[in-house]
Amino acid sequence: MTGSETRMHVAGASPYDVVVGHGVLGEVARMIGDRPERVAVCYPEPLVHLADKVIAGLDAYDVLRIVLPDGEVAKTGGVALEAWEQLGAAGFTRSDAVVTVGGGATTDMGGFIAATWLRGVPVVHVPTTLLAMVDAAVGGKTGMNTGAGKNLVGSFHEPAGVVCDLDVLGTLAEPELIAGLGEVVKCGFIADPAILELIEKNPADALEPRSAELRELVERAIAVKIAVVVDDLKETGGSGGHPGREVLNYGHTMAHAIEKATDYRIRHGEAVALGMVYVAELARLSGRTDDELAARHASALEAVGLPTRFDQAAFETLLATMRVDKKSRGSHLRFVVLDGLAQPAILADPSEEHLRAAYEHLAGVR
Ligand SMILES: NC(=O)c1ccc[n+]([C@@H]2O[C@H](COP(=O)([O-])OP(=O)(O)OC[C@H]3O[C@@H](n4cnc5c(N)ncnc54)[C@H](O)[C@@H]3O)[C@@H](O)[C@H]2O)c1
Ligand SMILES: O=C(O)C(=O)C[C@@H](O)[C@H](O)[C@H](O)COP(=O)(O)O
Ligand SMILES: [Zn+2]
Repeated sequence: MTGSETRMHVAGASPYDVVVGHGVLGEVARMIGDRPERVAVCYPEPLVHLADKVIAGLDAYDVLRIVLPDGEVAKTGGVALEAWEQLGAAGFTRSDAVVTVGGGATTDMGGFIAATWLRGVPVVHVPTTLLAMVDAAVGGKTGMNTGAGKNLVGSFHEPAGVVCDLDVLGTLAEPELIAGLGEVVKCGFIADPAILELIEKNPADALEPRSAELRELVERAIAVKIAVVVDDLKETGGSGGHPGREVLNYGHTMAHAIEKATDYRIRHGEAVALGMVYVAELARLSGRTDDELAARHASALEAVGLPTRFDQAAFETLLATMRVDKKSRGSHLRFVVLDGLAQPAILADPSEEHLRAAYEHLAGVR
């Protein structure tokens, strides 16, 4: 689908817009505005052609290119240090700005660089994967990994704007598109069942970058994310009895443990799919999710080619990583579960028997 752009507003102390459409890269300069003199564009080398397109619209600024490693390996302290040295050498001031062009690893790392340089300079995200459009670029979470696990260092730093040009998805490899659907399906389960209905009715169109269905899925998933972060930006708890931003972590407790156990060889969106199958079974065993809703997880995910079985790590290894998840409090493990479709809640301290049995289900041995 082509046609007009969709502008979604993120209200709050630092409001901004998320623009979705075809051929909308011209929005980047408008979002940067006329205050900055210098703009640092962060991107991984394989996406230089996309970075060049963005830079072509930035002739009003002195552009500094910061080339990051591609993928998850960008999210380290060493990479941050190198980028800070580049910004320092270029004399970057508080009125200058950062632009990220890439997938979620790039928006997380570029966002972190912007959040920490001079304690925070403006950043505009240009997400180029489905996953980064529907999730990573929106909401201000930035971060990097440490030896102990995923995203353990970071900050909340809201962007000045987000530009989702659906045209760029044309070059994205299908496995990456599928991985992005993991986060889209997550939004369906936690808040917007229409997402699940669209995918279940026509999974083939969800995998078609130019389809009207994919655009609708993108916009619906972004709307879910915006509603959550506007209510609870810093994950301190939602209003009106809603658990708050933690709901966006549905499936992520096990997902992050799987990513670490596989040395990040599995894509984040695939790990989220596996993590949702795991937590749906954990919630079923704990009497929170009914059989039908639990089974719907695997069927919806399999419809678009996402994995639903994982047995490549020892349960004890995964459990040890889950214990340092950010939702844990002291020795108390906490999971986001569903009490019903689109009814997220917290499950605290599940029994070790249930934790293990849910992994046996994920591994296909039970
Ligand atoms: N901050 C948040 O709220 C948030 C939310 C979800 C995920 N994340 C993070 O996002 C990361 C995963 O992001 P991802 O799935 O985008 O992976 P990624 O950033 O590693 O990108 C995947 C691959 O796609 C390539 N690519 C990107 N755009 C392309 C395009 N248009 N055409 C061709 N190739 C392209 C990249 O070069 C890379 O090799 C993880 O680190 C995850 O923790 C953060
Ligand atoms: O935005 C959020 O909040 C999320 O939890 C979105 C997740 O999809 C994303 O993977 C995020 O990076 C996870 O954050 P973390 O705090 O668990 O590291
Ligand atoms: Zn995620």
